[in-house]
Amino acid sequence: MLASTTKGLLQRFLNQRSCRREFKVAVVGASGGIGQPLSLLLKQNPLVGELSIHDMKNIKGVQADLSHICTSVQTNAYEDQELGDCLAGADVVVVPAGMPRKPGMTRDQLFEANAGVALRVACAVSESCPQALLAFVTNPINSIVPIAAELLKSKDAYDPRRLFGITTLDVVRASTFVGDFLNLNPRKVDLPVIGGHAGKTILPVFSQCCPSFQCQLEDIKRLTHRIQEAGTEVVIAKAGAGSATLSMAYAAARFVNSLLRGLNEEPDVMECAFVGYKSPCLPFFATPLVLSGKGIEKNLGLPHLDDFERESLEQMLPELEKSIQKGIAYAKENIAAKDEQEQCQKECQK
Ligand SMILES: NC(=O)C1=CN([C@@H]2O[C@H](COP(=O)(O)OP(=O)(O)OC[C@H]3O[C@@H](n4cnc5c(N)ncnc54)[C@H](O)[C@@H]3O)[C@@H](O)[C@H]2O)C=CC1
Ligand SMILES: O=C([O-])CC(=O)C(=O)O
Repeated sequence: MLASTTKGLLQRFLNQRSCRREFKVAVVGASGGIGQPLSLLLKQNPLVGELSIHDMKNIKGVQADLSHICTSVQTNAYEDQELGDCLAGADVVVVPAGMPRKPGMTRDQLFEANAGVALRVACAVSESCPQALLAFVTNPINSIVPIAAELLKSKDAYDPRRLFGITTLDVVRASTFVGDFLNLNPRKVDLPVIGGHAGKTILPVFSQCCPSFQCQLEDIKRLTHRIQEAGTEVVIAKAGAGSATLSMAYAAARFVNSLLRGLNEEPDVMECAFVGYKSPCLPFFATPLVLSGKGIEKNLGLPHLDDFERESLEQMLPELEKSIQKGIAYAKENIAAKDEQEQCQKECQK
């Protein structure tokens, strides 16, 4: 009996292995504080066949270093002007490119520096791998994702099921802080975080915590505030040397792995992310999602909220909407300016 059960399990394991596909993952901004440890983690992922890395600087050194790690993942490096080659045929593109915060800055103050990254990468994706799942780490997430969506729309390449702003770090922090509070293994804590990725737009939904979280409202308020300000906690601790990198690399590697498991048609793969597919409340919103070969299989929508969470949601909406509209307005203006420039160049060539 035991032998036949073991044989069954072994057969299932072998079947799963033989069905497993290997995917091409591209990392844009791979020389950076997040990009390097993220690439290290992806180099160890059995669902990755090819890891294609790009940056504006130092990418050949990162490639030489990674290539000595004895896993079967093939790594290829691309310099600044080679973004299209890096992305060609990618299944997943993850983007930790862009400037991080310094103490005293808000994420929104990164807008001017990083908005162009969203346009550039989304444009290259529309040309080189329009079927890829595109996931941004770049801040401010609340504006960067709407910018990318507008650019993809302008290229007729927008599928809202395939565009994501990565908010996994908020979920990871929520599990960690609640695990500490309850003296539990944080891996056993499942707590959805919805909304956006800046200050009060980050809303952990304690009423849906698993295991259920019974405590004073004051504790919930304190933990909510800590999760909302955790990025700033790291920025202050790093004292000018950047923002979260290692925990973000961990979170992005987890999110990419979930995207790959979805592409591999594993059932019931779930993550929260900031998306524009069937989003509640606003055109873009972070909610729990079911992932599949299509990217988002299903948006699970707003979880049930208690009074405190409903009030917090209402308070965040104007700020989140403003950030979304800021991204959309920037994209429309810049895409129109570029179209005009291209039209002008064509006229001159006549
Ligand atoms: N979504 C989230 O939860 C989090 C987001 N972030 C954001 O991630 C971004 C990256 O942070 P770090 O890695 O610490 O910064 P970093 O400065 O260490 O690295 C950024 C890298 O991007 C590269 N880069 C810039 N523009 C590029 C372009 N157009 N194409 C290719 N590469 C480009 C730079 O050369 C650099 O190597 C920041 O915007 C930061 O705010 C950081 C932590 C958490
Ligand atoms: O706080 C920052 O600037 C980086 C970030 O988004 C985070 O750590 O959540």
